[in-house]
Amino acid sequence: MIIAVSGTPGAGKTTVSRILSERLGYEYVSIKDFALAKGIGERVGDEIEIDVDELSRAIEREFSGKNVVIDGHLSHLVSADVVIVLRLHPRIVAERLNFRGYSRKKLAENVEAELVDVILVEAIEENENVIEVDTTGKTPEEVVSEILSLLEKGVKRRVGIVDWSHAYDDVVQYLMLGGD
Ligand SMILES: Nc1ncnc2c1ncn2[C@@H]1O[C@H](COP(=O)(O)OP(=O)(O)OP(=O)(O)O)[C@@H](O)[C@H]1O
Repeated sequence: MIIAVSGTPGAGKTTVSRILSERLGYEYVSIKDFALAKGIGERVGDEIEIDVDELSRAIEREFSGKNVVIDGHLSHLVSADVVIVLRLHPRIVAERLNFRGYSRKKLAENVEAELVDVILVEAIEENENVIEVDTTGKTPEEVVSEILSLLEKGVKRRVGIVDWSHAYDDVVQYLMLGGD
């Protein structure tokens, strides 16, 4: 089974994917490292541009029929048996990315994306089986236990569990709202 773990930067994808893969005995795959190893990603400045169709084909070739947890904010765009979308209150996204030293623009883009569900919407457009998990106030172990419990119960789709519209006032200071 291919489990993709996606979410806004800072939501905890890598932390959760590593624990999840250990608990399940699945291989852990960083989508960025995989893409670069296959010559799919191209470094443009400090960003990596990845052809998603090529990446999706390579993932299918390499992992079809295998048990893997694929970690990365593009993983919801490749075909997976289930996509886990990690959600995190936008204010905490801002705090984590601020701590990492993200530029004001990059921070605003990502806080905005979390606020309006960008990854979730993209995941639903690409995959039928999408499970959203709110990680706010939970330890990574608690998040993994929640994922495992949902998978064990056979839940294939659980979306629409968070609404960050009430968080707008909390994060408006970080937003650029289309300006520079
Ligand atoms: N549930 C959690 N509770 C508290 N801190 C967490 C939690 N999950 C992750 N963190 C911390 O938040 C930071 C970001 O986590 P992580 O690198 O796993 O996020 P990510 O979504 O993979 O980010 P990126 O997309 O940039 O790779 C790390 O410092 C990590 O230790």
